[in-house]
Amino acid sequence: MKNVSTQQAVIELEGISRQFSTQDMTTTAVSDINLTINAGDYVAITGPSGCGKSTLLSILGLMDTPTTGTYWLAGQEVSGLSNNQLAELRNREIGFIFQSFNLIDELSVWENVALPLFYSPSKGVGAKQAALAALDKVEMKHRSNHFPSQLSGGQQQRVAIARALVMNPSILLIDEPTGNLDSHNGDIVMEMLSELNNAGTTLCMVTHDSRYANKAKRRIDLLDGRILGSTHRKIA
Ligand SMILES: Nc1ncnc2c1ncn2[C@@H]1O[C@H](COP(=O)(O)OP(=O)(O)OP(=O)(O)O)[C@@H](O)[C@H]1O
Repeated sequence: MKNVSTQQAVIELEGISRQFSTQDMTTTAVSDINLTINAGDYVAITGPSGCGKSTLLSILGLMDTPTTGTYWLAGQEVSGLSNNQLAELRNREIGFIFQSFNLIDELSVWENVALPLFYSPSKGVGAKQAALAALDKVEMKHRSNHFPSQLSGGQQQRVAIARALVMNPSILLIDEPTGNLDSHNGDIVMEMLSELNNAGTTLCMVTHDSRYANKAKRRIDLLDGRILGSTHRKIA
């Protein structure tokens, strides 16, 4: 574990690089990334196609391993952990939200949200109550017995956000949350994310959309795999 001075850091990256090598070519997807995300932060990682956003998010989500550098998640240095330990850490600390909502059509809204709890140590005890509480946070409790096909795209994404929240993770990693939504529903989902952050949820979002990146408290601009700059949003 890291020392106490970094207690508030949910994510810390030091000198993270990721290269992809084939026999005759090496591509550097991200290079020398240093980044700290503290509890309560709302960070947007943005930049043009191919700048390394997905690679960085995969590393943050423990789905890919950096070639060099050190990553601490919730104070735990992740290199050297077994696949089982990584899965356990991921389930405990991270909630994922993707562009596609990935809801299961055959399950009701609350069952979709409750599903991660059946794979957790609690084995589903208290799952319905927890699912309804998470749905309440995204103003979808009134649709708990509906099925995904009966919801709008924006509502489905809000259910997916509730599913990401239900395990009470340290951070939500969000990949292009409005990619499958029209601008009206996209705006509603972005508003919901801001409200969750105002209520204390830590967010890290990847988006190529500058307008949405500017909704975050801190915007990290990537170019050619490197951090070009970091901007803090001025709070009016
Ligand atoms: N598995 C891989 N093998 C080789 N090169 C890869 C691999 N994955 C990514 N890259 C390269 O790394 C760079 C960064 O890719 P990445 O997908 O992270 O960018 P991105 O910013 O997410 O792009 P987009 O917005 O288009 O999804 C690109 O040049 C890409 O071609």
